Amino acid sequence: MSRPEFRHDLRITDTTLRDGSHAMAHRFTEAQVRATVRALDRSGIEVIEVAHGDGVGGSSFNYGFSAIDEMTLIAAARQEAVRARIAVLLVPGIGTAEDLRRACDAGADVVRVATHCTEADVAPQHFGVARELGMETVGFLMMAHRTSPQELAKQARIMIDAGCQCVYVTDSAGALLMDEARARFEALVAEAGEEAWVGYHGHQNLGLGVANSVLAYECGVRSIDGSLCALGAGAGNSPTEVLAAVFDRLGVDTGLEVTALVDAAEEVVRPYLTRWPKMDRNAIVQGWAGVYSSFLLHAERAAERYGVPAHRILRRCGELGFVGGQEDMIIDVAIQLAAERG
Ligand SMILES: CC[C@H](O)CC(=O)C(=O)O
Ligand SMILES: [Mn+2]
Repeated sequence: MSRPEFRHDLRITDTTLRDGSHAMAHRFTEAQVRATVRALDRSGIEVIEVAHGDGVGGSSFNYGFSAIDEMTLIAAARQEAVRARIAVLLVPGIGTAEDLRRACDAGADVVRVATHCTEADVAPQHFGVARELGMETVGFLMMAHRTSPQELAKQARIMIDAGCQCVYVTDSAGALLMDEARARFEALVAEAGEEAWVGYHGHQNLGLGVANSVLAYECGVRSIDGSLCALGAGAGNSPTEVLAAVFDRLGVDTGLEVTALVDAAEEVVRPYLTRWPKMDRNAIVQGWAGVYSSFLLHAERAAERYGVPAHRILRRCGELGFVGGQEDMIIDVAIQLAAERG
């Protein structure tokens, strides 16, 4: 499998309409999706990700129900995008091969198959289906702070051998300090060689998403994620409009129009935000304790229900080493903390 042609030195993928789904409690409307895709497409973004926050098939009791069926949103995005490719996320076990086929029929061009950073071996079947469908393939190694750079590179190799064309260091908890991030970028760039691109997906819980993106580029990473207004889980993702401005100042060709993106953030996304992701106590604790960013709203709801602070729930989730998929156990933690307090 060869790596695809990128139009510019650095490809920015915008995930406002997928990672942002967490912060929006999966309540995106079709009108919001259409307006956001139009604005992103005009600004030169190459890839726009659209899906439930937990990927296709995510709309459920465990992860939260979508207001609008994700296939409807993907089809709407496809209609609006003139130049951009439409991507979906798929977590094997949450989304199925059948979900992927439906997403492809609805107009998705790229699939990002996401697994925990030590479990790439659950992804090959989905890469296979994606290749049969003629889709571009990306692999997301989530919670990348939880394993060593060497182990992460071995997991990347599993994905590449299965047909993944771009493998990501996914800092789901926004926990990676700069040296830790650099070691992972270097390990994956060395492992991938000319066979696949390496990507980086950051969260702003410790305020390092943009800085780590610059570092990533310096290490040879050529695909980087952002969200307008940082709309994403936890303290949100690296803001796309900031990435565009920073890489422009660095003289790196991203093909993006900075003013169009700044306008899109301010005039299209900001008016519909139900919460503007920020580095508040809960999000900082997530970065500090290495907790999956998507746990934030779940912890806030459990906090309200059981009368214990969300930051204490999140911290305990970090101590217990929870990973994505264990959202239901946040309730157990809240009950336990309430009992300890009693
Ligand atoms: C599978 C959901 C998750 O939000 C994926 C992601 O963006 C991350 O791990 O950061
Ligand atoms: Mn994320």
